[in-house]
Amino acid sequence: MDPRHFAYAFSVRLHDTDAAGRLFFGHLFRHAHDAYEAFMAHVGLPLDRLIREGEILLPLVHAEADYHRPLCQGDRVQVVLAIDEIRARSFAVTYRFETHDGTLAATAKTVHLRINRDGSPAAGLSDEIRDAILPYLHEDRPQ
Ligand SMILES: CC(C)(COP(=O)(O)OP(=O)(O)OC[C@H]1O[C@@H](n2cnc3c(N)ncnc32)[C@H](O)[C@@H]1OP(=O)(O)O)[C@@H](O)C(=O)NCCC(=O)NCCSC(=O)c1cc(O)c2ccccc2c1O
Repeated sequence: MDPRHFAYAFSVRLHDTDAAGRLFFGHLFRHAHDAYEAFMAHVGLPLDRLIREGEILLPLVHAEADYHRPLCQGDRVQVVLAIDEIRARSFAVTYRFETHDGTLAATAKTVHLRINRDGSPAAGLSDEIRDAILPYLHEDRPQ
């Protein structure tokens, strides 16, 4: 595993699937955000603390996904997460959803903007955020 990647594993549950037996498209974002939460905790920025303290709020301003192969109940999935871009006050995260045999099932990307308590965009990301995510900046997108 590339040290600039963070891995998160989950199994597709029955309630993740639609009437056709596939992971419903919207649920991909739930799993992407679960991976993101685990990543943020791993780099010392657990979302529960950020939200409780209220100083660092990072809502999503963009989310996208591509679906290459169906994921079905019981599939073991590894989400490979990397930081795609760090801007003045936002950063982009990419996610690669792989099955146990390495098949690429889906990719996703989210953009997180730092905002102030009043909801306005912050002047910039803090050094704490920048230092925590910089080791995972990967210019070759995992897609
Ligand atoms: C967030 C907003 C208040 C920003 O509004 P505003 O119009 O003032 O923004 P700007 O146009 O000036 O852009 C600022 C900045 O953002 C970049 N940006 C904006 N849109 C996009 C986009 N679609 N794609 C990419 N980038 C975008 C823009 O380029 C600028 O960046 P620069 O680097 O160039 O300066 C307003 O947009 C707003 O309120 N939006 C709604 C947000 C929302 O409701 N999101 C969905 C739910 S939030 C959520 O899921 C969530 C997840 C978390 O993980 C959290 C973690 C911690 C706390 C809270 C979380 C959270 O709420």
